[in-house]
Amino acid sequence: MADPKETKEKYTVRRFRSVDKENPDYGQARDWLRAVGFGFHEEQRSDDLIDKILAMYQADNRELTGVYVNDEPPLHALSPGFPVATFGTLENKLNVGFGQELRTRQITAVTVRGTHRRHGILRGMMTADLADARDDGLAMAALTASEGSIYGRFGFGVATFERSIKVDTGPRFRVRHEPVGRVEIADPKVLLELAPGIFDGVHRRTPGSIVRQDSYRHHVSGAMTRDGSEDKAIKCALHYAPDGTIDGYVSYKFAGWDSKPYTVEIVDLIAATDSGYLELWQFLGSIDLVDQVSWVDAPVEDPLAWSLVDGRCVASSDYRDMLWLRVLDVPAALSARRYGTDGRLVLKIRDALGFADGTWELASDGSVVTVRDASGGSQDVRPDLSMDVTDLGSVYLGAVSPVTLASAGRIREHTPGATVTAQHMFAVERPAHCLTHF
Ligand SMILES: CC(=O)SCCNC(=O)CCNC(=O)[C@H](O)C(C)(C)COP(=O)(O)OP(=O)(O)OC[C@H]1O[C@@H](n2cnc3c(N)ncnc32)[C@H](O)[C@@H]1OP(=O)(O)O
Repeated sequence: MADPKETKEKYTVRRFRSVDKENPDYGQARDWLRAVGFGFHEEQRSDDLIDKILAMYQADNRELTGVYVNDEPPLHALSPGFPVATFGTLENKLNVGFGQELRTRQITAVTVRGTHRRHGILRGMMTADLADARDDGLAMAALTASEGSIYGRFGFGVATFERSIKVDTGPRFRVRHEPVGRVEIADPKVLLELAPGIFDGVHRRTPGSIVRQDSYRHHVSGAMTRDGSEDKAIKCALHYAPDGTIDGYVSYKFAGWDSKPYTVEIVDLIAATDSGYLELWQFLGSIDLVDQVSWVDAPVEDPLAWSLVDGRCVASSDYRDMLWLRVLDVPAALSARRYGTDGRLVLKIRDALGFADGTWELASDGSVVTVRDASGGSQDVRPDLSMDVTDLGSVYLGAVSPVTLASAGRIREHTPGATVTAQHMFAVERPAHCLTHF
């Protein structure tokens, strides 16, 4: 299974796009989606839901990879048209700080049927796809991981984090902020149209943000739940800037009268300004008959607690890794960034898959960034730091400190002070946070 385009003795690999019902390849896309559902232990999806998901996949321009057995399966077993492994990709822009963006390969929907696991199918799909992404001129790949032990071996490092919070919105809840805009309730369906534009403003100011896939506007507006039905419990409030522009929203649900303390659950909360964010929280804290607001996908660095008279209103749990990054092209990835401070570093990068392997000189001088291959040649360039490509992915957005990775024995410092220099250089203007699950 070295290359998905190859047909080997046991498996055939096919790559295709999502299509609609009229297309002769519809069955292939439908069965691929069913296999993904099977891999993630989901209930069988109805035909109607499959069509809706395939339509969203078309909007995302996703590429779908399926691995198929060549042998005829025994009687009653799943037909050979049903893939034993799936792998989905799409391409979107990643905000890499200071207003810069980088085209990034997103990898998702990775499943291998239990009866075919540990035969190297994932390794084959992943190594071939990363090579394809690199051939397509992409310098970065990204994913979110179901388990922490799978993707390091392919060069992915944890780059952003998230957590869950429960906020006591009783009498203690007071946000120290004088509103400048206003919050109004809206029919949640308006988010079908408004959400992508509002997200765009948030994305532009948030390092670590990746442009959202089409499904987001359907979910946050309540137009479609995971089982395809309409979510009639969803409510929505919009934030208006002083000039009337809509620059933020919260979509939320009441958890029900049986769940105590009475709770509002945030489905999505985004704001393109600091004041908009705090004003949406002021709105959430003002909802009558509610004692608590919960948010499963909250940012780790959150101004909310600091704006409260009593920061202990925020109880946080389930701190976890979120976005994993994989550098495919060191000069392109490093020169796509602007740096927190001027400086020069020579980085020796190990990469078991070869893409990033080498010694690289990074220099930032004002807005001019240069990255050059410092390995080989007549000049013997001593590295300041050496690290695995996973660690480069981790420090890339400034959310993981090179000093911490050196303490963990992951990064080696050859020039005293180089880890601190790296920490300052890789810093970004706002805490990195990825608001997109994919
Ligand atoms: C980006 C995403 O979509 S995240 C979702 C990932 N998918 C899931 O969690 C669904 C359930 N799990 C699965 O479908 C499969 O078990 C997969 C996809 C995780 C692994 O597929 P396989 O084909 O069995 O993996 P493969 O045989 O290629 O193994 C490749 C390497 O990863 C290792 N590996 C595979 N799965 C795991 C795991 N869950 N934990 C630790 N190591 C693992 C293997 O030991 C092997 O190591 P090596 O090559 O360094 O010796």
